[in-house]
Amino acid sequence: MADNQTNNKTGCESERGDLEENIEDKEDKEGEKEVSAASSNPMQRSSSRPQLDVSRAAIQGDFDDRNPTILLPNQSDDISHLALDIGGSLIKLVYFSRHEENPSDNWRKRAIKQRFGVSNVNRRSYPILGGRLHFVKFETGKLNECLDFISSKQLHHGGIDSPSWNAGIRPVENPIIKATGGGAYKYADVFNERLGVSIDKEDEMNCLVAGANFLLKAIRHEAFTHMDGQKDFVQIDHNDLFPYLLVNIGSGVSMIKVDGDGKFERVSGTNVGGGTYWGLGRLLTKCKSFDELLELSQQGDNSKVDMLVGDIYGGMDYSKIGLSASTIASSFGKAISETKELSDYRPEDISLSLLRMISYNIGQISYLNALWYGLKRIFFGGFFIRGHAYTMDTISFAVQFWSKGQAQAMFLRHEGFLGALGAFMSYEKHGLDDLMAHQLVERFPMGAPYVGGKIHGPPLGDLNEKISWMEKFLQKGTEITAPVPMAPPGTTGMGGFDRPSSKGHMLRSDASAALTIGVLHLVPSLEVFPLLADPKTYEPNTIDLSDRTELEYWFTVLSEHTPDLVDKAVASEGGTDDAKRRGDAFARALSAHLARLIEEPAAYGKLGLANLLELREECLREFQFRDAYISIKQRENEASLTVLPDLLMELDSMNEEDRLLTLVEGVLAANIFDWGSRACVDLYHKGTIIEIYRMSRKKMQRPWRVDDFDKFKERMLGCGEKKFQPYKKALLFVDNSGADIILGMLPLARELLRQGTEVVLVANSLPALNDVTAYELPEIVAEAAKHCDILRKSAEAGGLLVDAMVNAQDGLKASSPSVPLMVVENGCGSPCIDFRQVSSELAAAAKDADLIILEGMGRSLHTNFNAKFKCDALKLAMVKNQRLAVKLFNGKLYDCVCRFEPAAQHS
Ligand SMILES: CC(C)(COP(=O)(O)O)[C@@H](O)C(=O)NCCC(=O)O
Ligand SMILES: [Mn+2]
Repeated sequence: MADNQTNNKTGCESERGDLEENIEDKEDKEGEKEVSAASSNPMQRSSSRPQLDVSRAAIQGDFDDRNPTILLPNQSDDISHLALDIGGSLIKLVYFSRHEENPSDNWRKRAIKQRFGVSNVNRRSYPILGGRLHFVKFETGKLNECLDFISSKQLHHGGIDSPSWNAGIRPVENPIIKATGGGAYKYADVFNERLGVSIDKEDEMNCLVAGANFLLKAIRHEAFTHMDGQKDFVQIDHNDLFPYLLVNIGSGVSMIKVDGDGKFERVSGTNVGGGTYWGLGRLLTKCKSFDELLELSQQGDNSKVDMLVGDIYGGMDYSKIGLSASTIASSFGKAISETKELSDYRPEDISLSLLRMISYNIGQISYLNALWYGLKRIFFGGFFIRGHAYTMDTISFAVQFWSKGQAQAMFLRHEGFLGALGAFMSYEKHGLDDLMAHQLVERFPMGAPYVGGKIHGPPLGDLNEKISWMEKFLQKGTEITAPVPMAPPGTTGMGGFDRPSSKGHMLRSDASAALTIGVLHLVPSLEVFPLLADPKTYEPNTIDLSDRTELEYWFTVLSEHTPDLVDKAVASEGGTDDAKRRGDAFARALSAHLARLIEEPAAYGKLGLANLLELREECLREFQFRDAYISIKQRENEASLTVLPDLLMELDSMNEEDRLLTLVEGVLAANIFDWGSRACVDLYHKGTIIEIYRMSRKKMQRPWRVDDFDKFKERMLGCGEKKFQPYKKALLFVDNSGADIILGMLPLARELLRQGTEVVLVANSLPALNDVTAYELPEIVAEAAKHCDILRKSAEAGGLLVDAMVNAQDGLKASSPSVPLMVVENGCGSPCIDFRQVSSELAAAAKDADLIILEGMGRSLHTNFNAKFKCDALKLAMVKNQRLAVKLFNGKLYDCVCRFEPAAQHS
């Protein structure tokens, strides 16, 4: 054991990390005492400094990594992965589950590491493992449900997926979990009795601020404005976040001036808050729950209860002081009427009047505080809001009205989880406190459309349970209760929602407007693409889905494609009964997501076409479809490889200029093999792969719809006397399998290699439609290399040809070194690419690249059509969707795009 520890120290020698400090702590006598005392009596443990058990710690991966992942097999999870905020009405839980690690690093990755080194992914000295951050809430009145949930997932012992749990290591006897809120005091004994855990109480204000700071810095589109029913996401500049006013609306209201991390002051508050609404509301309406009261307000008309300016001014505005006739002059003012009793008022109207009174009051006091302290921004959080449109609109109206438009109210998607997140952040050494937005990916699992912003019951376990739930839900509709997530009222089943339509109402019903919070996937190895000209202003999506007709069009496209996709997916898994069941469940889950998003496009955050296309792939993965197009991809690869030798011969017989044009034409023509496009799939019935390829090539008449070929040719081959150095390194973002890669992009790559340009083929990490993956590429390159010396030598130089290296003839080895051809994964599993989140190996490979080529509709039209880069960029695509062609350049189906953009000047 001691030997291992010494080894690890050597492995991390360059950095004196916390891990080492802990090793020393363990060697230190004082430390030893602390550890043993802690295990017998956890209350004596220093709460601020949990201990890591580093025995048998092992570096995962190469020892020469600068930031290797460190596995702690004996870490006994006293560094809990669970934190709670136990409030008066709700318990909020934040917990972390680790990704399953795949320790086997394949040879392609090793070659990349050797060439590019390991990127400096984590600035911290103790890299965190990838994982997921989950957000769950329960009613405080149903504490037992919450305890069952924790127990069923063993969250107090680090989760059932924790290494120690899997290794059958006995968990610590009395783990400590961080909690905030009054319930941390009130229910400490219950937690101890039921789960054997000790609650470590964290200060509530501290937690709220830590949670808000984390969200505003680490989650892109966390904050949004809400005016007149319109939700707009706001991009917060991390460097310009402070100071701000945080208004947390729980039972009561706290107003906190936040000046930095851990720097804050509670400057004000009001006792008229969520508890007031619920308390008064319950007395006045006899509602049984907060949500029921809120739901009632949906059908309310507050003018029946409130005295409006118009009531006083005979239906007129009081325009001189800016009050319209519909402004509330006096909340509940009409109830002074002596002729009416409580029973004469509709509970719906009372609920809305109460809601508006309280929201308005909070908005007004908040603004006055912001004014007093000179704060530009006000963020509202707390579960009183619940993504409720009237509440947010009323608060926004108050802030807008009193500030005369100078200040704006902003809301937070994770509104209710600030405290719990803050408590979670208070654990030391989990390393999550300095996470960046690009390391987090939010995913919306199957239950998201149903659960929405609602409280849900115990979790679903494995895939089979998930599928059963989908099936049962369809059969019984809303009757389904525990052990499945509770469905929001008013839903009938998959894809069929019978709640009142939003049409005709100014604001959507609460059930559809509620915010859905996904699971935050932590991928510490994701980075911002270093060649983006301006990451701050970069927007991947080209098409704006906030245009309703555009949104509806793309929803229809996706819905219509689903049956065919299900067929392919089921066939790819052998067409078994199990695969059919999963296919069915996938179709339902996808249509539920689509139905939810068409109701409330911002339900999952800012929505772009790339998100929709990725959601579909994620949904397939959720039901364990590994690669729906696998056999199509293989068939097309084989067919294309048979014509490659002839194509290469034809190319080699041409002069440089003709060859370059033929190569670019070839890329555009072969991009027709796109199984995500309805038009193309219809076309495939009309001929063989090779026939379609030839037909497509024949139709490549210039000028193309966007035609910068001459500019590209000039840069590549020069013009007259004007000559340029060949590019040093090109990143080729490849798209589809088959002809696209083999007859299109590989020959282009070969031309660059011939010119002495190092080439990196960048491909998807995970399958998406018929896109080629980084995993599949080496084999394809190896096959192609059999027909071509240039490819063979470069692939060998790039460490791509493992078998070839073994079999290579001696003569080949002795020949002059070639520029390398490499393959890197992009970190995506989507037909599009978001350059704010790419793999660290791509980021490393990009460092000295001076050309990028983006190929295909997903990567260069749906996304990145307008993106600017620090190096030259060539965007090549065939437009396989008529509407997109019209929208982008008034073009038509099968138009081609060849856009060449020299490096952005201002980079
Ligand atoms: C998903 C795709 C972007 C893939 O295109 P690619 O990137 O392979 O060129 C494309 O197939 C697409 O936009 N399909 C939906 C539109 C349609 O069926 O017309
Ligand atoms: Mn594709």
